[in-house]
Amino acid sequence: MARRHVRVVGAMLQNDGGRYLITQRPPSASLPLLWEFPGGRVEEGEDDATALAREILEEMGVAVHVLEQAMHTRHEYPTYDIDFRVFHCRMAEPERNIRHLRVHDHRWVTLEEMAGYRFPDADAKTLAKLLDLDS
Ligand SMILES: Nc1nc2c([nH]c(=O)n2[C@H]2C[C@H](O)[C@@H](COP(=O)(O)OP(=O)(O)OP(=O)(O)O)O2)c(=O)[nH]1
Repeated sequence: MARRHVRVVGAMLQNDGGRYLITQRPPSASLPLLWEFPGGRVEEGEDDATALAREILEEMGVAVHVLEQAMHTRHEYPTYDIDFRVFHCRMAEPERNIRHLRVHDHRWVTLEEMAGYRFPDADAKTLAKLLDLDS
């Protein structure tokens, strides 16, 4: 059978204090309880920015502004490949409006703190780029 190719978009969402939003995958999802950049799969016929704003609204009930692309990377998981694009984003409403609709938890973290969380393997390059931006 052909390998599955999944197109995924994620947010590098920075607040006014310079912290980044990371979210924890639900215990019942694939890659359970890992931390990630909020986002998800792009649906058929959908553009990246629309998909990212939709995913964040579905997951946390908040609107974001999707800005420029920060990163494009591919990763092979054992049973599927992901094509992962990360976009800079800003909140379009107050942080206190965030709800855990389809995320287990969320945190606003500094880059130093981010290193202490477990992310999926596909995120290694994005994390490296963030740390590089900081240096
Ligand atoms: N949103 C997001 N997804 C990521 C990141 N890193 C990474 O490998 N992924 C993977 C996990 C999933 O396989 C896919 C995101 O799709 P999704 O969040 O809609 O996943 P899903 O629960 O529908 O996936 P699945 O259980 O059906 O496999 O991309 C990341 O930083 N953010």
